[in-house]
Amino acid sequence: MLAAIVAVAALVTGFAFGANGERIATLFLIYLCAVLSISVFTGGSGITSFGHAAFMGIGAYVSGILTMPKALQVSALPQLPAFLAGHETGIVIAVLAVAAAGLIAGLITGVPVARLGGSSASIATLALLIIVHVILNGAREITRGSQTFYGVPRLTTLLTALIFAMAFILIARLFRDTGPGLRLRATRENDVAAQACGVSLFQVRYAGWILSAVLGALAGALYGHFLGAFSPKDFYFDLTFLLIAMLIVGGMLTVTGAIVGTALITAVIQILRLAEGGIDLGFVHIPVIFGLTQLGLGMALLLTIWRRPLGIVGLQELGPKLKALVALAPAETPAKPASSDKSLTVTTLSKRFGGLQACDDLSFTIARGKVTGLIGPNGAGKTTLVNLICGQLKPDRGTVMIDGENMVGRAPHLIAKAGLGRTFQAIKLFDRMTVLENVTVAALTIESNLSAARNAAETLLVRLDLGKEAQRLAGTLAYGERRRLEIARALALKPRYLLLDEPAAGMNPVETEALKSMLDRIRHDFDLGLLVIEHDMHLIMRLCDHIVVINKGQKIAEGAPAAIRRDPKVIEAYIGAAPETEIIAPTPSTGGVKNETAIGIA
Ligand SMILES: Nc1ncnc2c1ncn2[C@@H]1O[C@H](COP(=O)(O)OP(=O)(O)OP(=O)(O)O)[C@@H](O)[C@H]1O
Repeated sequence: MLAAIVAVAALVTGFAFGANGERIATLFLIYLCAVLSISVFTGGSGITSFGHAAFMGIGAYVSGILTMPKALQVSALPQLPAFLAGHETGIVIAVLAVAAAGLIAGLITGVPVARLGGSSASIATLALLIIVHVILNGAREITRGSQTFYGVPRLTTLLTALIFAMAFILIARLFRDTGPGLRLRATRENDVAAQACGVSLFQVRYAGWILSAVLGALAGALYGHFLGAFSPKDFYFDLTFLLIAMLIVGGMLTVTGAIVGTALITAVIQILRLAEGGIDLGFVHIPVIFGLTQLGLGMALLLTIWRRPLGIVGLQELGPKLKALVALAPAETPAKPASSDKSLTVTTLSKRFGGLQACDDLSFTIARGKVTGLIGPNGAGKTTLVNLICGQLKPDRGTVMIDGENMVGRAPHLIAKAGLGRTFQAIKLFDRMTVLENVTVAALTIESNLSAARNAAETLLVRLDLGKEAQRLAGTLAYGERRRLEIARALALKPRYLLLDEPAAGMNPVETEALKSMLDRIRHDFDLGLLVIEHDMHLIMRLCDHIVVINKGQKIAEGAPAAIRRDPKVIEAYIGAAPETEIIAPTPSTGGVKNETAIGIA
């Protein structure tokens, strides 16, 4: 549908408004290809790329050199190296060479970009733009340096641009809604949660970057064959600014946004360019205003960021959702070791933050099929411990064995793949993705294709009473539903162990009761070991088979709930005084009898 709208709009403009209309329509389609090439990476990862004009430059020059007529080459590029001189290839070979050049450029430049992430990655893309600009200027024998590179056959017609634009829309949509794109979008929403779902930040960013580099180079070739003559400055800041403005104004999160932004800014530019030269309307004369186009672009950008940070389109994607497509990069199913040891065992795990020993020689076991509770007063080190087990933090010493395999030193996404699911104290969902997509991201880690992952996710949502919410954005869910979705997402990993960090935090008693029933069901239905961190003693005492208590980073007790309730060290840690000091817990079981203290549960 998107492609059809673009095609009709471009063809109508192209044929109804003469040569100028055709030029504008062609330019719009070329810009659209360029914006989509950025959107594949930037829209997916949330990392703004300022470097794609560089890929376009590479594409334009590669195709220009290869397709330049031999006769012109002699005068335009007299110093061309021998291996390039005297060759004139057809456009098909040139396009393949452009794609290869984009691939190589993407492979090389993607390493720092994918490793860095965030604003550091954006700055790296800016460095890329500058480096390529300097190279294009410096390689005079091949590019004519800062002089105009001419003699490039003007092969880009309205029709060729349209064919490319259609292909780009299809690729961008396919990428967005299939495995790699879904996982990349998850990293944009929350990189820590994405890793906990088994997503390798580096791999998905790298894949997205390489694809976008290839598309960028192809868009550049298209642009080069439209211009016929260009110089390095045509692929520098002005073009970067223009493309980024198109992406941001339309909305970088969707393909629809890229299309709307490109169309709008192309139209605005044409109008501003007309006005820039001065307009005489008879009754009023608008004088020449230099830089009006750039000024207009800047204003559009500012207004959008201020009034609509997600762009005009926001999160709305036009057209059908691409379902049941085979994932482009199926995740390999983790080989679960055939071990007789079915437990998650933590041994002498320690972590110090500066002068604070957050975890001190902690050792305990989470057994499969059992619910283990981890309790302790505020600041005891519970979350730090979970982060150490999940690989989010590196321990100073100690081991974390999952069914006999040591996890220490492994990246969080690999530990997730090895069978460890988790939720977070402060809920971390992929808010701008649907409920179904949230769970599918995790299911993709263990299922072989997108279809299977989607089916597994749907089944899980139904089991956790979220079936009806599947197509809602996760950010719009109520609090209790958000907690449930986080658990559903963790279960999609088919974990052998599931760590829940304060699942009842912020819940009212009714919601907590529902949570308890759900956890009972999970423990019954799934063959996993549960570790539940909670401050709600009422819940913990009824839910757990075994409880580990830590205070100031050290384990102070462990055992069955009944024993823990009356453990003097536990009571002291919670109440802050020794039980001998006649503290009476107001519970029916103790009835307020001195020295029969228990921490407050019924
Ligand atoms: N990244 C960090 N850098 C420095 N100190 C930290 C860091 N993370 C945690 N701490 C400190 O380590 C101690 C243990 O914190 P942690 O969050 O693990 O406790 P907790 O038992 O989960 O507390 P709560 O029940 O309040 O969530 C606290 O004193 C905390 O301030």
